[in-house]
Amino acid sequence: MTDHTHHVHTETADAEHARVYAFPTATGGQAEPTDPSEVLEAELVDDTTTPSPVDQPDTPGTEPARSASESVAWRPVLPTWLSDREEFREATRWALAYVGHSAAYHAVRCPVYVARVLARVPHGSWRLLQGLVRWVTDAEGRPVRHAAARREDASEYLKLATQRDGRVRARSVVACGLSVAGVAAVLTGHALLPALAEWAVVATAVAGLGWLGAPADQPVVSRAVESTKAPKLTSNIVETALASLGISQINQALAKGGSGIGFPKPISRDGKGWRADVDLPPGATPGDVLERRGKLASGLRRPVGCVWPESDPSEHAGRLVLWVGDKDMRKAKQPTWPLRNGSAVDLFQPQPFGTNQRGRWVDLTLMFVSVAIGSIPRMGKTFALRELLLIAALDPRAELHTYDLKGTGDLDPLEKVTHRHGVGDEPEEIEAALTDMRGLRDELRRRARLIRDLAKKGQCPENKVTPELANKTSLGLHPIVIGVDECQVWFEHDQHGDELEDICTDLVKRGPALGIVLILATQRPDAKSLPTGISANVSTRFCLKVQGQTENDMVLGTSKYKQGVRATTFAWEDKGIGYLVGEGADADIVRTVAGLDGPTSEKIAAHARTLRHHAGTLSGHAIGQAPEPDETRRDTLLEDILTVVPETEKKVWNERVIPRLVELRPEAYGTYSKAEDLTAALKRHDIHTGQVWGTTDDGKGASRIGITRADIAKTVAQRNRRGEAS
Ligand SMILES: Nc1ncnc2c1ncn2[C@@H]1O[C@H](COP(=O)(O)OP(=O)(O)OP(=O)(O)O)[C@@H](O)[C@H]1O
Repeated sequence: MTDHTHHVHTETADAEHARVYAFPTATGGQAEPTDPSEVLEAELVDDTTTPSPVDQPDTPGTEPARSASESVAWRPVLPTWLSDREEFREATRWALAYVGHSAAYHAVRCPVYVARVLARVPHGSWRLLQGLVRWVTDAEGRPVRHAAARREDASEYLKLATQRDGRVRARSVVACGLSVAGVAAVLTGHALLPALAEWAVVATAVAGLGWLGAPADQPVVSRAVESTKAPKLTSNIVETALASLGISQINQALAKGGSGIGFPKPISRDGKGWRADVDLPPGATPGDVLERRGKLASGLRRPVGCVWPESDPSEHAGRLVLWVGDKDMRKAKQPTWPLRNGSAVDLFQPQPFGTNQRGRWVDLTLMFVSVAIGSIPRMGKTFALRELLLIAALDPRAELHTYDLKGTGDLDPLEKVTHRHGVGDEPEEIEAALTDMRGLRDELRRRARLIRDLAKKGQCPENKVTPELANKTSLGLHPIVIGVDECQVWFEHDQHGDELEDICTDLVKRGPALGIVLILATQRPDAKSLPTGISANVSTRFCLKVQGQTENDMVLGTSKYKQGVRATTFAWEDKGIGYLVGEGADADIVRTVAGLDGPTSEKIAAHARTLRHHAGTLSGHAIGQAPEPDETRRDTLLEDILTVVPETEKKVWNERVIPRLVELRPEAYGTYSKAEDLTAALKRHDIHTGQVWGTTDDGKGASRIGITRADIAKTVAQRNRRGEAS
């Protein structure tokens, strides 16, 4: 290192940011620094004779020591089709189907093959004879001899002619010998061999002659299986496709003299497709490519459903993983859903929810989660929700509450097993659902208290429901799964929207640990239909096609669009295909179980009913039990307050109202203990509490949270007027 360099390093050593880089101008020259200090600093680093201070020289030993375990990636000993049971089964099934199909195909066509062979025997015999004559007469040397004759090269011609005469003589002897041997073999064979063997020899000879007589483009045997092998993915194809996207950084990198695109791993087979890991040039992100999935597919000359670009956040922000399937994901045959036969499941264990692009099952554990499903209409939301509810139905312990607010009966197959069932958005349906949800919130509180008590006794170390606790019927901690299709109907309800939102937010936040799973599906994922308190707290998200970034992030979580998880890239035909994002897990592209329509769901639900019948867990709607009459009681909080607070009391503290309410209706207000409970309940009716002056029992004046009776009377009067008008 020169002194000068050393100087540069000392000048810059204490201030890393003092490095100045000369960027090219639009004209291709260097940008002119205008500030004198910039000139000085630019001089400090613009020394082409010295190594760039940015990159450290590759001196051995300066690299931080990396253990072998860090720098080595183990490649699997066995190929996936041998090590993965599902893939092995799939491969065996394919091989057997292939052999079976080919055998049947050729067996049926046998007579045609025989006729073809016989028809071609004369031509085959003629060809054989021709070949023999050409061999004996040394026909292959003829053009050379003719050329020598044309050149009038006497010595060369003489040499070739002599050679030919010798060959013809020798080959004639061999041919005669073979003919004699052939005739002798035929006669001996005829005398010695059994008739069957004779026929076999004749058939083989005839088949040989027929095969010889077949034109090259018309083989005797037709193909049983047309190979639809997808073209191999190569780096050239990937580069061409990426170059067609119109992304400037990629175009610059691929232009002459550009840095090119990096392929950190060889392009290889991955499941039923090819996988290419691509390092995009600086500045380009997988998101840019994802947005142009259609163009990328065009560049790769493949259907859009085969082309699945993804980001790889475990590497760096410029790493693109491009998976190109052999078949369109939406047309590819899905392996049989393991739960289709209706066997019992354990909700505490992962259950197959859908298949990924590679055709492998992606599991979902329903316990300890809350789920949001969103998409534009007709993409497969209801199918996804119904599938999850069917999975829940197959665990006989799980209590189901199913609400189909669209009212088309999509969840009716579950009627056989569900505890509470609601269809449509009529007022009485909403009232009944509200009562059920209030009951579930009370159940949530009961469970929280119970878990706290059990934890104190050391019986619940994780402070959440465990399979053991769920199995103890005396505790009543069995899984409760609530599925709501078109949940926006609840949250947008002018009268009960806020209360239902409060209850659902509570269930989404606290439910999972207490064994209560809420699954909400909506076709309009915006702040009103999927309130922020809920969308921010659900732990599992499934997003089928949506139109924009806002809806995408509303369902999948904040910043997911920026991170390249974009359900906007799905096509209209991608029914049932969506991004599945679990808690702390990477996003998976998943196709829900295809063919799980109404009748199939009915069959599975029937199995589930049998399981429940044996376990003795059929309850509520499934056995025709209507909710208890008091369960469907209308919310009469305001009227009840007017009853317990006489007109003479203009303003009164909450803590005074609560005991009177509890006394009036313990079943409805028994859970109110603090002033805030009444404040929250009144908020649902758009009535606010405030500081109220009053006197304590020992006669002292104090200001505490309380109500103004006139506010409540006014709201009740308005409500009554509205009721009369309607
Ligand atoms: N996994 C799948 N594979 C193939 N097709 C599917 C899949 N899932 C759903 N579909 C198809 O998508 C269509 C729409 O499904 P679904 O009724 O669930 O949509 P939706 O989003 O709930 O619609 P809406 O918003 O109108 O309620 C159905 O006709 C169904 O056959």
